[in-house]
Amino acid sequence: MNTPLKTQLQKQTNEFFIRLEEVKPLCDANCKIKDVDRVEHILNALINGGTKRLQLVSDFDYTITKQRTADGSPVLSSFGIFNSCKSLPKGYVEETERLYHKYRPIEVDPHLPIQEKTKYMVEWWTKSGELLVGFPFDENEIDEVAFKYKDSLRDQSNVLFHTLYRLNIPVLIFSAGLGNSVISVLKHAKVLLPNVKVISNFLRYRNCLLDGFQEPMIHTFNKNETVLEGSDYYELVHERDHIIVMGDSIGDADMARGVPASSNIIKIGFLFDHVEENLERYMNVFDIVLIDDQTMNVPLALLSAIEAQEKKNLEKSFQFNS
Ligand SMILES: Nc1ccn([C@@H]2O[C@H](COP(=O)(O)O)[C@@H](O)[C@H]2O)c(=O)n1
Ligand SMILES: [Mg+2]
Repeated sequence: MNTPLKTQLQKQTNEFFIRLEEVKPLCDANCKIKDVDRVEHILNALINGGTKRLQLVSDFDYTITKQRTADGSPVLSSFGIFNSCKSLPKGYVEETERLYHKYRPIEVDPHLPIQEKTKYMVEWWTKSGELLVGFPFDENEIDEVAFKYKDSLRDQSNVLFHTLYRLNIPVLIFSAGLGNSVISVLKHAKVLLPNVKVISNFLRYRNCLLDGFQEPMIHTFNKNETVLEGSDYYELVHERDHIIVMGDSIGDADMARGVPASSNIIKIGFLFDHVEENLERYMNVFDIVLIDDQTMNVPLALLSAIEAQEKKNLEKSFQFNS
């Protein structure tokens, strides 16, 4: 059955069918939705599926963390946290910066096809790993820097993570950044809960010296659920076909690739830079685009709608059985 017809039928038969206008943060002026019917349909599928079918997949840098702070203080990326560690050799920091200025423009170039970009991204991450070889490093340094940035998470992040934990919903944080920094920030922010799994690039050591990154390399354009295949986490989530995806880069919209085609996926994109230039592209790949929204209000509103309906269903079945 085609989607609008199915939605129409649900609207007629399901007294709890929710309209997008009933979800307050989705009505804000900075919330852009290209296809309201489609989002309404997916949201209702998520609501009817309940928490047991749900998982959340999110990027870290500038998605879990803010893109802009109220007082203008900077938010460091996970690589930025590492690069601020005092004991790193000067040559390493200089060369890393050189690579950033060479490859970052390619990563965000709106005119270059993804296939072409991917070649350069593999080159960037490979060279970054090669620079990280042969010197000692104490990971407590990451912890010290990360502690200073523990408040850089979006407003309401703490509530979001604790709600997901309470509802037993697995959270996958997919980061092409540095996993050691991601873990450290989440830990200091007190949201590294047992339902949270981080897939990212982690430091490797050999004979007590740094030895690049652990495999597999996660870069901007290969972060998707296909890299989970065969892992314990895949076993945990592969039947959870209702997914909330959150990201701040175009490539993040693809993070749920690898899940069954029948899945219901709602993609939330946080847009901050060059809004006018990027809005259309973001609206083409994300179902909901939030412009300069530094909160977790939208994912929280979706979760509340899902939880509220689940409660009603439980009460109904309790009344029916008693
Ligand atoms: N050596 C590197 C490699 C990449 N980056 C940037 O990190 C970003 C990580 O992305 P996530 O949003 O997935 O966390 C990536 O977009 C690169 O721009 C870097 O800073 N240094
Ligand atoms: Mg990001």
